[in-house]
Amino acid sequence: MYSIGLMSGTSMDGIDAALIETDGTPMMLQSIAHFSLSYDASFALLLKATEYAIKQAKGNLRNANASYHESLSQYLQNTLCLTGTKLTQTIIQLYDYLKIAYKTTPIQIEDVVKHSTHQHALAVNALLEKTGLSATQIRVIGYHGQAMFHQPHEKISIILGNGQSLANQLTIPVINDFRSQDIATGGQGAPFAPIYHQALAIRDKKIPLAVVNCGGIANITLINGEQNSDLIGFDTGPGNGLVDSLIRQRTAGTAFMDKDGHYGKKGVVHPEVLQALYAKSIFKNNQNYFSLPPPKSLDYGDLRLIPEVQALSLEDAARTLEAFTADSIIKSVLALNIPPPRHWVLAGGGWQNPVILEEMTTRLKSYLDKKITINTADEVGWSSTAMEAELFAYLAVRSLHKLPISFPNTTGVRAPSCGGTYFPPQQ
Ligand SMILES: Nc1ncnc2c1ncn2[C@@H]1O[C@H](COP(=O)(O)OP(=O)(O)OP(=O)(O)O)[C@@H](O)[C@H]1O
Ligand SMILES: CC(=O)N[C@H]1[C@@H]2OC[C@@H](O2)[C@@H](O)[C@@H]1O[C@H](C)C(=O)O
Repeated sequence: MYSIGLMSGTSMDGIDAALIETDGTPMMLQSIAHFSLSYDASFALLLKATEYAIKQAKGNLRNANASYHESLSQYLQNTLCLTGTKLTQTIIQLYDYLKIAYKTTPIQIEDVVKHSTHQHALAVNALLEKTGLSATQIRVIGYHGQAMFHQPHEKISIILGNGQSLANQLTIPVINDFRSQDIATGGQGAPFAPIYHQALAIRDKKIPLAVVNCGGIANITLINGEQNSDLIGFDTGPGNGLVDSLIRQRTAGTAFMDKDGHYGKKGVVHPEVLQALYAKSIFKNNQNYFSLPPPKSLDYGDLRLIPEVQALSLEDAARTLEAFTADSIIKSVLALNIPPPRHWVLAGGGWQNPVILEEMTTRLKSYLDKKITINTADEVGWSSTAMEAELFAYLAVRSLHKLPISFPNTTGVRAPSCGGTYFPPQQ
């Protein structure tokens, strides 16, 4: 059957929509097409501010909503250092973007959800147009939604998006809310990619294999066989999240990534700052994330730009953070004390930063032996950009068939677990 997956990841740069044909197993799994919708700068800023508001309210949506306008202003002041007229102008511009009357109507999180859901509908329509398919030919849409706050030890994972509204707008059944059931039964609620990475590896006879997704956060799948129990998966640490925050901050929000490694290329790694990043940048439930064994998962808000990074030039700070991404991915595998994989496949937008890619290949070859192979997903015939969207298309079909999507060694869930909530279109 045809299934469309929609992913709007932690870097909040846009939506990936992917069409696959599958029965939810590696036996029938075919990537067909992909469409990326980039957010306007205003909407990307609104999403970041919403994330900030929800974090300030510790995941309590009602409280976050009550103080949303204030949080928006605080976010712009604290994170982008905007003040005075520039601050007011930016706030008015964000209200205007959502067509809300600045003077009379306080902005609500629901306004952002509504716009986000509609953007996802636009992404699906663009994909349908590109493929020449009609809505009636699509059996289901797997809709991840926009992750905002993920603290599974408190059983909270807030992912915004209105599944029913999306189903109605597109007249296609939608499945969303993939992570709740896993968290309710003892899991981290992430990562879910392992079952899809394994399906690709089985189909293309690539086992054993490591697949690393690098987005805002980085996660790894180690695949040692064809059984569910042959999978290990966890979030390793930052993908591009820290370097994105650095750039956003130092450019007062005018840029939000180190495009093509522009800054990092001109910088050098400061080893003492790299050490400080391991010691201080990520704490989960008051514990240093890097000392925790898997299963484990991260929230974007867990990533902290430490003062030692702030003291560096932009070029050196970017380079050191880019090295940290690569180094922490590799060290997290070495810490498992199992024979490291020989074949590595790299997926996700993060590898489009050539400095991260170079740090990864150099460090992998120096930590492990020189015989390992490292390829981008595109090089092995998979799609680096579409992979996570394809994952949710695949999970939606597995959810329809009541097949498990998460496992004890990937999320820590007590037993293999299904998930997702089904929304048939309503008039
Ligand atoms: N040309 C480029 N140069 C540098 N970095 C890039 C480039 N293209 C993409 N990126 C990085 O990739 C990130 C987006 O990757 P991706 O879309 O895979 O992340 P995501 O899906 O939002 O995050 P996650 O996987 O954590 O949910 C951007 O935030 C940016 O840092
Ligand atoms: C809570 C959440 O949305 N987590 C994301 C995030 O982005 C990367 C990493 O952290 C991964 O654990 C997960 O997404 C992918 C799609 C996953 O579930 O595999």
